Amino acid sequence: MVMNMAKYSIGVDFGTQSGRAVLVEIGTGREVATAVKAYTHGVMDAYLPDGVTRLADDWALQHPGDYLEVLHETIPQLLQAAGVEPADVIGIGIDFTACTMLPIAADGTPLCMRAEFASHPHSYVKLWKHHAAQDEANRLNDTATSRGETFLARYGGKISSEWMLPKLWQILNEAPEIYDAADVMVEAADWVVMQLTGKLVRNSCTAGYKAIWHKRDGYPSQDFFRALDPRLENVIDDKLRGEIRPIGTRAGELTEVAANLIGLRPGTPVAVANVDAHVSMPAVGITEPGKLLMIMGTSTCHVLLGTEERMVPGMCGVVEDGIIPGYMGYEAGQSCVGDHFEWFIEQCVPVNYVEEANRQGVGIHQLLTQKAKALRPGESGLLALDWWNGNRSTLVDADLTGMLLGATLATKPEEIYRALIEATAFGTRMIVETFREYGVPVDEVYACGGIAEKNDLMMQIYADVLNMPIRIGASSQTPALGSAMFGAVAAGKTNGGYDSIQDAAREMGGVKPDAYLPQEDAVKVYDVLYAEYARLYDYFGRGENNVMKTLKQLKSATTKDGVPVC
Ligand SMILES: Nc1ncnc2c1ncn2[C@@H]1O[C@H](COP(=O)(O)OP(=O)(O)O)[C@@H](O)[C@H]1O
Ligand SMILES: O=C(CO)[C@@H](O)[C@@H](O)COP(=O)(O)O
Repeated sequence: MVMNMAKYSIGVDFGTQSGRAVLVEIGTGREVATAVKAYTHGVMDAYLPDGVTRLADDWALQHPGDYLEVLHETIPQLLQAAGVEPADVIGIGIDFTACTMLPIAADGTPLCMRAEFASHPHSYVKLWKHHAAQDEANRLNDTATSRGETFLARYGGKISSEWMLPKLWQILNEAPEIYDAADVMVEAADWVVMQLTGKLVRNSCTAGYKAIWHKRDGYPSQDFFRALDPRLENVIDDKLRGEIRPIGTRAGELTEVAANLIGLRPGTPVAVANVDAHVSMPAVGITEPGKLLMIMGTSTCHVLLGTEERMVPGMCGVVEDGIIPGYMGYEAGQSCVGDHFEWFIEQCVPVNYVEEANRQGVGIHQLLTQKAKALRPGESGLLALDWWNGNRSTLVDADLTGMLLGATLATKPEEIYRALIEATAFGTRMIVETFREYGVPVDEVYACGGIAEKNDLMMQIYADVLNMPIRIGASSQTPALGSAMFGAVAAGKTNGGYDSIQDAAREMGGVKPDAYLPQEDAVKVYDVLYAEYARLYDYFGRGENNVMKTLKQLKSATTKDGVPVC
């Protein structure tokens, strides 16, 4: 009888709309089985699950029960589909969107799961794209600037409203009863690991990028927090306490209860959690500086390694060991990429296009992409700013909004669709040029994530706009593969895994054989369009014309929770 000696690791990627799990063979990186579970409650941006509690503009919540469903459903499916025994799974790792945070009770129960708080918006998970803490972010940035806090430079000069402290402070300001009832506030990533291991272990990646924690300096001082708000003086001990462990280490082992629920063996090593973007880098095989990776889905994150700590305006952050141990990890991003196109297909596509897509048996994205492919660069006469969900990098301003220029009575949906794609590509070029200008080399570009897989036109446009080849990660589930690799590192070599993420990347990460190459004619036209984009970017984004903010203020003065005020 031939014995199957293969060993496996499981990675689970908790995205914006769904959780994706993969079972990966150690050594080869072969993805033996994949399972996807859409979140039952999706993204809650209008109502709570009670169906009556309305959410204000800029809110985006999730239900933590959905994360447990992902684990309970996908992991047994993986084992069954692959015919793999739980004993052959040597480790498990997870990654998450971030900062996606929630208040929990001392026993780990999310406050939204307690009956008395079920109709309280602040008791739920605040998703990364919850942008309603912009006031708190502005005040935090003003205080930090006036006090000359050195941490600001490591975050490109501004702390984003998407991150932990503005969100936590919003809870304190608007719902002190929830703030008080919370034992601690945690990243959803760490909460899921806690469900698996029974222990709260905070990961150094989210602490570093999203909660202003530094490997040597720790969190900002008590003085700073007191200056922000006297009630926050002890916020770290009160609400953010807990051991912070480096990525690439073990958080603990599966408890008996968790193991029974997900069909694995108790004692299986569980990796310290990671962020969906950062975890993808080794999965594409990148472990050295100069190679920018774009993780393209609902949003885009740009991650890059460097050897020195450079202060780059408007980047999300530079964190030592934040992505790969031994390097400075840089992150930048665009908060609206796939969401941009989703908005367009949901709100702006005429019925005859829907009928045509149905006749062809394709989705709207495919139909629009097909039609947009027939256009040459510049042919639409359109130019857009990609700020439909604010600007994450390089302006770090959630109050900026979208813009389309050049529309006429002849403008067609596919032209707008293409202009939106081009706008996101220009936004990426702005990020790349800013990195270079401030001394962080970008020599090669890679992409992964849902969009890199699904939209070849988009990838070609990015290659043309950047005038650089773009290589695509080999896996269709790159973050989940990265998490599985960290699971194998948590297991360690003696248990059949790896002793470092670099070792795992060498054997399990990689790219597809073909790259998207820039086309000379398109590059020339996009250089002209990009110059115009950059002028509009400064004009609308750096205070010369604050019309976007004026419009937003008028809107909020005439509506309350999205409802017109008579
Ligand atoms: N063919 C396509 N072209 C462009 N965008 C797409 C396409 N198909 C899906 N999208 C967008 O991709 C996003 C989902 O990306 P994905 O990477 O799958 O998930 P997540 O953001 O949860 O990690 C959605 O915003 C969706 O509108
Ligand atoms: O902000 C980060 C990572 O820092 C992401 O988690 C966030 O943009 C969400 O990513 P997705 O668009 O869901 O892939």
